Amino acid sequence: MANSGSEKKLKLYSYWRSSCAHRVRIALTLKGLEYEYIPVNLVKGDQFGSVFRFVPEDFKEINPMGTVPALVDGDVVISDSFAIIMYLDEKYPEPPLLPRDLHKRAINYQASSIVLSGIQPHQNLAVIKYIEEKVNAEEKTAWVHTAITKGFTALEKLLVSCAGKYATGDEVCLADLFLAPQIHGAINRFQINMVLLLLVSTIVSGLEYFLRIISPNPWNP
Ligand SMILES: N[C@@H](CCC(=O)N[C@@H](CS)C(=O)NCC(=O)O)C(=O)O
Repeated sequence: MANSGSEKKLKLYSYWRSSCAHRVRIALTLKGLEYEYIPVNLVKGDQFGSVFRFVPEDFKEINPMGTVPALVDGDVVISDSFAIIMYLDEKYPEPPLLPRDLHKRAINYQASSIVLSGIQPHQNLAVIKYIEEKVNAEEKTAWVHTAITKGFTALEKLLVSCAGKYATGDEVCLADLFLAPQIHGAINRFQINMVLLLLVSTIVSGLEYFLRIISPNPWNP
């Protein structure tokens, strides 16, 4: 383990179905880091700090946004998957998550950002619950499908010229950490046919493979 010995163990606040937390779990696994897993049950409301079933303290003290993931490294508390992954990549540089080539690096940032801000917020639990309650279940499904389709149409254009075994070549990079859980969620949670949507089918098969190897059994706590 890259962080064994006298260093304090990292703590990850996570929910099994959270694609945002899943990105961080993949980064931790890739870097060979040991961590304590603290489940925050989003469906039961643990993120609001009112139900302390699993979370020992008020979760809003850890992340006032009330979302997972959150990482605790000694006195350092970070929430937001992108910030956490960048922190881990700088503290534990091997294997690097960003390519040396500046253009490929920018593509990694852009692909991650499409998932981070262009897709996931539209399918977030709080948002889809709101649409279901205020409008109806059909509108919720239509909304999620539209957001995922729009995002992956853009990703397809962005990645078509640089994809290899993985999104930006033959090495696992930052973009893959965002894409793999998003594709997995789109297929398994929202029943979207990604092979039709994502024409770069090598990416789909590469990422599915990658997901199985790197993060076994991601859909169970
Ligand atoms: N930009 C944040 C988004 C975090 C986020 O929205 N997490 C979702 C799970 S993927 C969540 O905790 N949702 C709780 C809720 O909607 O109440 C990140 O990447 O960490």
